[in-house]
Amino acid sequence: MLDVKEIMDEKAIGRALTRLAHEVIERNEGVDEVVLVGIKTRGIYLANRLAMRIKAIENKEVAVGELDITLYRDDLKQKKNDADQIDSILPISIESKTVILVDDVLYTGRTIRAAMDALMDRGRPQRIQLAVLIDRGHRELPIRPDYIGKNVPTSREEEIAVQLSEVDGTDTVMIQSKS
Ligand SMILES: O=P(O)(O)OC[C@H]1O[C@H](OP(=O)(O)OP(=O)(O)O)[C@H](O)[C@@H]1O
Ligand SMILES: O=c1cc[nH]c(=O)[nH]1
Repeated sequence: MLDVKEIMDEKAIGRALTRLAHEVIERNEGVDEVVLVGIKTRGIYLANRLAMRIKAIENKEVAVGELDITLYRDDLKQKKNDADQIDSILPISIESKTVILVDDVLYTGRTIRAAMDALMDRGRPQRIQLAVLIDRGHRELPIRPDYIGKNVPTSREEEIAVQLSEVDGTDTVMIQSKS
């Protein structure tokens, strides 16, 4: 039987993103050197939402890029051979910038490792930080988020499903357990 429970609704997601926007500004003493890079798919929409909130708080535009890490996955047999094949958009140079990777769920950390690999092929940022809406634990690599919307302790048998209005028509985070 599939057991599904909502753990964040639209308001909770909105509040978490507003807090994350404040944390990004505070930790970086402003956003002059900050570039947000969303990881496909839902990380891109979260990065755009963060940029809108930062604009509302600081009255500063933050550049938002997109990364598709598919060809950098460590479980892909055919390894990357041309960084230009990647469906990624970085609107400005990341050289010497503070790049904040943005994703919906952090689990094993393998997506973020791949994202850092993809990023490094495109320049040398001054630093990379990580913002996630949900940290569900079970890391398999030494990766730790700098900004967390919600910590959700999970078992490996459970799954977190993030839905965002831009792609799914609704804002919700659900935990699904198979029993
Ligand atoms: O920490 P990890 O174990 O790598 O898992 C986290 C990743 O898994 C999901 O992506 P998924 O591959 O399901 O693609 P999607 O975002 O397009 O749904 C999620 O969006 C994260 O990017
Ligand atoms: O539970 C999980 C694990 C990885 N990615 C997700 O979106 N959910």
